[in-house]
Amino acid sequence: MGSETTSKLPVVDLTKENLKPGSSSWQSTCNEIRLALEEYGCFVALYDLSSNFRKKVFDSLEELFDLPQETKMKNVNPKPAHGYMGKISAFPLHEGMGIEYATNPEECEKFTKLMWPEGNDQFCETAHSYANIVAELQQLVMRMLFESYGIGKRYESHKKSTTYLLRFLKYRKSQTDQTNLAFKGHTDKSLVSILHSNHVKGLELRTKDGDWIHFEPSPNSFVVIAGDVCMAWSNDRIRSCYHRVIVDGPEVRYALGLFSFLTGIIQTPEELVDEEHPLQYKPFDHPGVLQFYLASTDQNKGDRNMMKVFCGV
Ligand SMILES: O=C(O)CCC(=O)C(=O)O
Ligand SMILES: [Fe+2]
Repeated sequence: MGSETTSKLPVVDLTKENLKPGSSSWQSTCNEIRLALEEYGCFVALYDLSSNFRKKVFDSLEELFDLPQETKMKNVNPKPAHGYMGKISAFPLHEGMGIEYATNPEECEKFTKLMWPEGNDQFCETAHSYANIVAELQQLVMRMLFESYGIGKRYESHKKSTTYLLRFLKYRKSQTDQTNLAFKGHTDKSLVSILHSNHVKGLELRTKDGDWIHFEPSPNSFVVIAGDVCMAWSNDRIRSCYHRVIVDGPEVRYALGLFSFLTGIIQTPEELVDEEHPLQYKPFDHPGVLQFYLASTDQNKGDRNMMKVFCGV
């Protein structure tokens, strides 16, 4: 395995006011996104989030995780890494909860009611707004990626089949002064994932060469990560990015992940298949990927290209 590196993640500025579809800066940003995903499987997107709203988001996270354990455990979802995760003996520092279909206001209401039967409008509104703001970022990224591949006309139907899982993540400060693996290395089973955290460092992303890049959080930075489904959809042009979380400081790390999924049959667009890139994957569906992952008893299932086994040609 490679060592630490001083290399940095590619940064793509998506705050630009002049990011008008069709303009020259639009076109060059589309290409930046494609190149970053092809080379790293991830990039840092700069995206506007007001400091007021950001404060509300992280205050809400703290309030949520301060609830009693038995309340948090009511967040049940049979899909892998969708519901409450906590007190896992191998990773005692990590705790996570999720709202499936979080861009839908009723789903945020359902979750809020489960956590606070007496109601918590502020939490509900904040979670729902956050999911929608970051879903818009995901849609911008995917639209630009489609355009960069010359398949912009396919984007609208792709967008219609996208759903979002919002996860709230907490990493307790480590008990010793040794480094602590808080979230084991893995690739996501999503289409793409968008991560955002408070100021506490911890997320590390592995390059093609096996070096680990440490992400430096900032208020307007979002890490966009290609998942296994993006890799298969793109016919291996984009590699899913292997990442992990290590916390070794005295502070609590709070983060949010917006994970996108696709409904229906997923097929590599024919435009992405040619002599240089022969078809690598048969058509598949996203729930099937999750079920296959869940059913696998392979100890290292997170470490290998599961998509090849699941639906490789
Ligand atoms: O906490 C993070 O930044 C990453 C979490 C993660 O990789 C995941 O939930 O899949
Ligand atoms: Fe992940």
